[in-house]
Order: sequence, then structure tokens, then C-alpha cells
Amino acid sequence: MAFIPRHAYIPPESIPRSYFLGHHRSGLSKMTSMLAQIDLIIECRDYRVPLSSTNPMFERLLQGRKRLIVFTKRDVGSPFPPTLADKKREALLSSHFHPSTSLFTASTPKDTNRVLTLIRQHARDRQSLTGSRLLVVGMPNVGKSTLLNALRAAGVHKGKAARTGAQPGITRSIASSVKIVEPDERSGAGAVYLIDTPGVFVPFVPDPETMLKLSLVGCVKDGIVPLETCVDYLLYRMNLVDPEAYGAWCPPTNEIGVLLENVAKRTGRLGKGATLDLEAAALWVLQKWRTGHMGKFVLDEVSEETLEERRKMDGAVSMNQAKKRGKEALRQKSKSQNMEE
Ligand SMILES: Nc1nc2c(ncn2[C@@H]2O[C@H](COP(=O)(O)OP(=O)(O)OP(=O)(O)O)[C@@H](O)[C@H]2O)c(=O)[nH]1
Repeated sequence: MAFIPRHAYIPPESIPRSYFLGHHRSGLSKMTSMLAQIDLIIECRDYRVPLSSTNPMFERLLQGRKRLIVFTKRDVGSPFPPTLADKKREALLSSHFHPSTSLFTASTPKDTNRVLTLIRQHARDRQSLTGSRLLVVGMPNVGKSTLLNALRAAGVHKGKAARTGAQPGITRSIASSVKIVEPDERSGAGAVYLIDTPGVFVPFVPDPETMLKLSLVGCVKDGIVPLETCVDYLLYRMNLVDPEAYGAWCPPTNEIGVLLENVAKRTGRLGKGATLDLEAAALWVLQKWRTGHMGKFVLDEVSEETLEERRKMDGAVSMNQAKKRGKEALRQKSKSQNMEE
């Protein structure tokens, strides 16, 4: 019989929905005080969650400021060459965020040069002998420090200036500025300096599914949301795209227990007394997906409607406002579900 994936997923209401840490708060307040000296903001978002990785607090803070939006990790969110659906989604995002420029990147020299070209253009347009100061901002673990290092290597041929890592929270405070472009006497453009900032999470995530998505892509530290719950949601999403994505380790299934047992057996993830270590298996699956080895796909639905919904939500900046809007959204959702029944 043909495999039928689950058609819906109801996330447990018990999933924690806040992850706003001390260094997020202090980073944000320092950023706010620095903004007056900043000429261009580079905002990084994760390609796989282009809407969920927006931060309403940045939206308010950065309103009206010149911004370049870099959607990172395209290599793990879209196959190569990209599908028509990927191209359409990117076009929709670009037009939605206009006049900010959107770029969709992987950490390759070619993509780094595309970002650098726009930065050089900006410096030429400014014609400031004292140079330009840029701030790179975004949610935790979206690839800000990786981008800074790549721009520095390509722009001034210098080594790593910022620490990077697979878990969120590697950058804890605002660093000193790093030169990424030398001054250009011919065009009159001054040097360009980039300042790295700690990733800042949202004060409150309005719905549990968004928290699951942010956990899957690594914006939230592993373990805050139970790993098995994260991988169960991932299994649901993989099955909708391609149940063969994990075919090398397990036949198509809707049962998280079956997937984890098969993975633990086939990869030798064993605990005390040779019992299967399902937690280690869950982490292994998560990492496989994060590195693009269990299907490359985007978790957010991007349409005119979802973009508009997100725009409204980005008005909610405080914890209380975000909670209120989250509750209201859930009320509306269950109301429309009741009407459908
Ligand atoms: N596949 C892929 N991985 C990337 C890309 N950019 C960054 N990464 C990886 O994502 C992880 C996080 O990168 P960082 O640069 O440390 O992220 P950050 O935004 O500075 O993180 P915080 O310290 O939490 O603010 C690292 O393991 C990087 O190697 C990309 O374009 N593609």
C-alpha cells in the first residue's frame, strides 16, 4: 500500500515559547544606542524560515533605515539548481521587502562577492572620506559572524575576526568594528567597517509551530524544545516533501519512535547496556537535516497572505503585546477551524 503522510500536525501546547536571554536584551539595547553612527544595516535571516526568523524588535528599531537583507543558508534550503517554486518565493520576498535589497546566499565565494559588490556600491554612493560603518544583525545562529569573516577574507584578505559555531549564542556582545573594504581613491569611497552583534531572539514566539521551526534551524539551543518533539515535526515536514529523504536509514513512516529506533540501530547510537539511545538518534537526524542531507526545503509558507500576516505581527514588540497577539491569532485559528467542522 502506498505510504500516506500525516496531513496535519498539532504541536504540543507545552512547548516553551520564550528564549529571550540576558545577552539578547543587552545586545539589543547597545545596538539601539549605536544606530545613529551606522550607515547601513545588514540583516541576516535564515533562508529556510524567511518569515519566522524576522524579529519584530528589529523591525521597529530599523524602521526607515537603509537595510540589506541577506537570506543565509540557501544551500541547505533549496536544491541546486533551484526549483521554479524557489525562484518564485525569492521574487516575492524581494518585492515584499523593497526598497531594502534582498540577497539569497550560501557561504560561497561567489555569494560573498555579491554581498560585497552591494556594499562597495553603497560606499561609492556615500562618497565619505571617513568611510562607512555597517552593523550586521539577526536572530541567533543565522550566520552573521560567518558572513563577516567571509566579507573580510574577500574584501581585505584577512583571516577570521569572529568566532562561529553550530549552536546559537557564540557571539555574546557587540564586537569592535572590522575593516572589510579598503578605501578606493579613484572613486573617492572611504573604507568600510562592519560590526558583529549577538543574535537576538524574539521576546515571545506567538505559536508553538514557529518555535519548532526556529528550533529545527538552530536559532534556539538544542534541548530547549524536547529533541524528540522537534524531530517528530521534522518527520511530518519531510514526509510532505519526500518520504525517501531518510530512506537510507528507515522506510517511510509517520511514527517518530520507528524513525529513531531505525536510525539508532543503523548508526550505532547505543546507550548503557547496549540500549538504543533515541535522544542521540534524534540529534543525529536533526544535524543531518540541518546540513542538507535529509531533503532541502523551506519551512515557512511564503505568499502574499502570509507576508501580510507577518507584517501585522511585526508590530508586536513587547512580550505582553506579542503574547496578546499570539493568543488572538490562536483564537482566530480555532474559530475558523470550528467553522470548517
Ligand atoms: N550551510 C550553511 N551553513 C552556514 C551558512 N552560514 C553560516 N552557516 C553555519 O551556521 C552556523 C552559525 O553561524 P554563525 O556565523 O556562528 O552564526 P551567528 O549568527 O553569528 O550566531 P550567534 O553567535 O548566535 O549570533 C555555523 O555552523 C556556520 O558554519 C550558509 O550559508 N550555509
